[in-house]
Amino acid sequence: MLALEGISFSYPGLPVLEDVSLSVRRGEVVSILGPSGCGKSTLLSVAAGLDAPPRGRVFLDGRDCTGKPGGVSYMQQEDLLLPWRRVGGNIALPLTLGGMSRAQAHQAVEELLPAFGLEGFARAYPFQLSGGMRQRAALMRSYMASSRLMLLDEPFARLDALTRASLHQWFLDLVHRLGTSLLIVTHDIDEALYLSDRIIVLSARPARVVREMDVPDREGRSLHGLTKPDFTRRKQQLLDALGQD
Ligand SMILES: Nc1ncnc2c1ncn2[C@@H]1O[C@H](COP(=O)(O)OP(=O)(O)OP(=O)(O)O)[C@@H](O)[C@H]1O
Repeated sequence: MLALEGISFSYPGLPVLEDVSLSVRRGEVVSILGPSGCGKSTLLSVAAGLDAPPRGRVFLDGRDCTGKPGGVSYMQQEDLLLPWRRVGGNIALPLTLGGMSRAQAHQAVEELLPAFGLEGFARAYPFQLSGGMRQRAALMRSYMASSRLMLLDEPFARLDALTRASLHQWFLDLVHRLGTSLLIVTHDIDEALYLSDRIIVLSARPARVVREMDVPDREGRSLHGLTKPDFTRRKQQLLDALGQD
């Protein structure tokens, strides 16, 4: 569905990505792990078409989308809800900006609110929601922008550990039901192992792909699995790849 081929990218005087190739298949959840500042967010921005790399191409369903935004949804690290808009209005925003009537957009939002655990909260303001609910609303807004492929930059990083764990479980189930493809940037190895079908490890800047790991059986996962030997072995391998053993 998404293919990045041989992407290199620099900011003035700062090489950030070096010949990075990766793909996300239909319905697949792929996580990107890498040291702080290595270029993970830049890679998502290139994948979203917001930055055009001087070398390499981005393909979406086989079409060259390099430097062309709009084909996927992209939730950035600080992607907050607009505080002056109700939750329903925030979530409907990508639809109304795309030209849908307000009535139709709100109808579409109403229908999906239960799946995102937000039933009955369309008329609330963001400050009235818990942190976990706000994050679910932000995820739902991204889903409205593109239900096929979502690029998520550290989607759970701002949450406390307990909220994050419960959101992980919910998210795994939701992704399974909706069949969305996802490319997720995270710095949390447990999160990557818990949520993904495949994990891509990047080196320090300029980022190269240093390891790709398949993680089988996403659908049968539970939080108890996080202590199993299989999980611990993979975690050690990822730590080795990140050079943090
Ligand atoms: N617009 C920009 N102009 C110049 N340099 C930038 C810009 N955006 C990011 N950088 C630099 O590029 C490098 C990669 O940044 P990026 O945000 O992609 O890394 P990251 O791996 O997502 O970081 P983190 O783990 O801290 O979120 C960093 O050194 C950053 O300071």
